[in-house]
Amino acid sequence: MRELQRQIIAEMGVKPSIDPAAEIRRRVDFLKEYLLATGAGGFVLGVSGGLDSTLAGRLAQLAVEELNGAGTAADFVAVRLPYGRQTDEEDAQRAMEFIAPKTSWSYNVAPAVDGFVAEFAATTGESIADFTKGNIKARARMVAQYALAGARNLLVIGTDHAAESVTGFFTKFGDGGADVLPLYTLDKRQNRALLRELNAPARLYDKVPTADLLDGVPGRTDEDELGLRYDVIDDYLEGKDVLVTDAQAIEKRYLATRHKRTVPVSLLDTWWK
Ligand SMILES: Nc1ncnc2c1ncn2[C@@H]1O[C@H](COP(=O)(O)OP(=O)(O)OC[C@H]2O[C@@H]([n+]3cccc(C(=O)O)c3)[C@H](O)[C@@H]2O)[C@@H](O)[C@H]1O
Ligand SMILES: Nc1ncnc2c1ncn2[C@@H]1O[C@H](COP(=O)(O)OP(=O)(O)OP(=O)(O)O)[C@@H](O)[C@H]1O
Ligand SMILES: [Mg+2]
Repeated sequence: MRELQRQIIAEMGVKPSIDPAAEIRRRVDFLKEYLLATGAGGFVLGVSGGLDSTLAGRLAQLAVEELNGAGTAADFVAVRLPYGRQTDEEDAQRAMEFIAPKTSWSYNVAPAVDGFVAEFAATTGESIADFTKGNIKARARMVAQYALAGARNLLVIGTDHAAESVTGFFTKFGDGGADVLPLYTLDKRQNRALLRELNAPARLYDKVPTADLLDGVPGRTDEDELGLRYDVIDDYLEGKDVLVTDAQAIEKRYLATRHKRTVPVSLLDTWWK
């Protein structure tokens, strides 16, 4: 195995193979234990209709149900955060049905995002690039989740996992801004395996991953943007041999996005040198 590959696998905590039922138990227990340790009143999570938030949402709901069953008050707020009307809204509704959250809300981020975009143009005299606007959508979702968390004493669940973390494929302080990460250490196919174990509809765990941040290309697939297939990223994270060009592409992304996986750089840091 490549030396950097070994280091990355250790940093991300990925196992070459998993027992899905045991991983579900471990993550539900983690959510329960952490909530009890903080004294917070529950969790909030944006549910997109994609597979990561479907899985994280179901784990959170199971944790809250178990806590409630043991006599501890706790809530789970699953929140739809569309930018206007999203093209795969039907999948988002199916995800909500599967998660069966204690509380569900819908919070349209379009007025906030459009306000930022209008002020950007007024400030700079330029119209914003679709890509930059996409990151505003992800950050507006973060702000909405923290507004709900602040109002209800909740913790914000993030869906970061090994295949997104290694590639830095998330918006810094957007979907990367969260309090607790129940999917951490899993690669993409392992996320899928947990959802299957939880008896999710196949349509939800077979769904093609999309950040869905662009006005111009709704539903653009992650793999198209990354130029890498998740199967290859997952193989790499499970310690398998992949094409040298693919390994180099993953490592290039890993090294270029280290700043996203740390607190902001100060003059005491040396990791970037
Ligand atoms: N070396 C460095 N040290 C410290 N900070 C550094 C830096 N380089 C850039 N930065 C900062 O980071 C910023 C760039 O990072 P960021 O704003 O995140 O932007 P960026 O990484 O360029 O874009 C986010 C990527 O994540 C993808 N994404 C986002 C959200 C969800 C999902 C999904 O899978 O669903 C995917 C999205 O499609 C896009 O490819 C720069 O503007 C700069 O402020
Ligand atoms: N339209 C949306 N409504 C609510 N939450 C959203 C929306 N888009 C993104 N999010 C939040 O941002 C997170 C990051 O998006 P990401 O696309 O990585 O995950 P996903 O959509 O759940 O799964 P997948 O990666 O398979 O598409 C989501 O897990 C979800 O919490
Ligand atoms: Mg998605």
